[in-house]
Amino acid sequence: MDSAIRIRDLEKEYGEVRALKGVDLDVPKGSFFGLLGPNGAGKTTFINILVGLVKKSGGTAEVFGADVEDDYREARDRIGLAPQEFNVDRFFPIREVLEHKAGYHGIPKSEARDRADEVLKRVGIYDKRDTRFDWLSGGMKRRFVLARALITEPDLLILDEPTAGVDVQLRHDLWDLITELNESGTTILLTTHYIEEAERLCDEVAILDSGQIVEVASPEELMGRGPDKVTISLRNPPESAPHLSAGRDKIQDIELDGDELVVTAPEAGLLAPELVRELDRKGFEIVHFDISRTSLEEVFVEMTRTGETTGNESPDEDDRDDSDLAAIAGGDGA
Ligand SMILES: Nc1ncnc2c1ncn2[C@@H]1O[C@H](COP(=O)(O)OP(=O)(O)OP(=O)(O)O)[C@@H](O)[C@H]1O
Repeated sequence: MDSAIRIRDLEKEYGEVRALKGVDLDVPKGSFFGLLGPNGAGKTTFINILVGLVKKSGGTAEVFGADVEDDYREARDRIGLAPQEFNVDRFFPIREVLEHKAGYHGIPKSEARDRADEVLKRVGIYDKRDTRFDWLSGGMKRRFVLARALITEPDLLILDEPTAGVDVQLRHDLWDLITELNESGTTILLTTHYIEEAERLCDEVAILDSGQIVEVASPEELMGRGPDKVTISLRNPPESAPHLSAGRDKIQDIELDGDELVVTAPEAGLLAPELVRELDRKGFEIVHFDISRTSLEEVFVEMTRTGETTGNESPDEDDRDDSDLAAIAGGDGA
């Protein structure tokens, strides 16, 4: 497989905290890949290692075959990062910020202006080109960090919580935009706490918990593993859930909630006709009927339930490289 990201035995320790504990991962070229995990799982650390903001403690990390430390420049030039936290030079008009960043990546001045205009149009804030970052609304700031990630026409776009705190309209705009980018060949690595976002967009997800990958699969595959629910509304509900012999071995739970009978079972859709026939035989009148699949969110919660992670919230100490956020603000990084 051709990998955009190839990770082997990746380790990161921050003093006593083992943020990554021997991670192996391949992100295929051209894929839309989700990195999911509860707070403190190690997602940002993982991303920061890829973009050179954090030094790994062990293992290897390559982006399109370039080692993120030994071939830093090459790796970095192929990545566009839209980070979770805004780290933008606040005092310059945003078009200039983009031009500086283009310059940092070796794009000639004559071309930098055109590119800046193009990405500002693409994310829908061209009319704000002469405004400084501070004066943009929260949603415009999100659009801007995406524009900044796109200025180098990256082959790998890393989006760390791209839709955190944005309204529904913008979320949909951003989804459309990143889907288009993916369709035109850009590999996308997305971290998000909106599991629905990953379910909708990603063709594969990795679940990271307490610094370890616990699963890599497509959202479809993961959802297929959870049980489904059949909800049957009855006109004449009984006092308590009736005993059902249909699919007895498969049914995990039967619950009566008002006039709704909820049956939980794997592949419950296959069981549904039998359930309906049996209820009919027993004299129940069925008014409404619905089958719902387990959501990715339910599977995710189940998989990470025991992972109390490291118990850390925000880090106190900062263990970043010298070329960290300050450098990014000046043109490097993101
Ligand atoms: N600079 C740092 N110094 C010390 N510990 C850190 C540092 N950065 C992260 N950690 C710790 O490493 C672990 C992983 O943190 P990380 O920020 O990578 O997780 P995350 O999955 O991105 O979390 P979230 O979803 O909350 O953003 C946590 O225990 C965190 O406290």
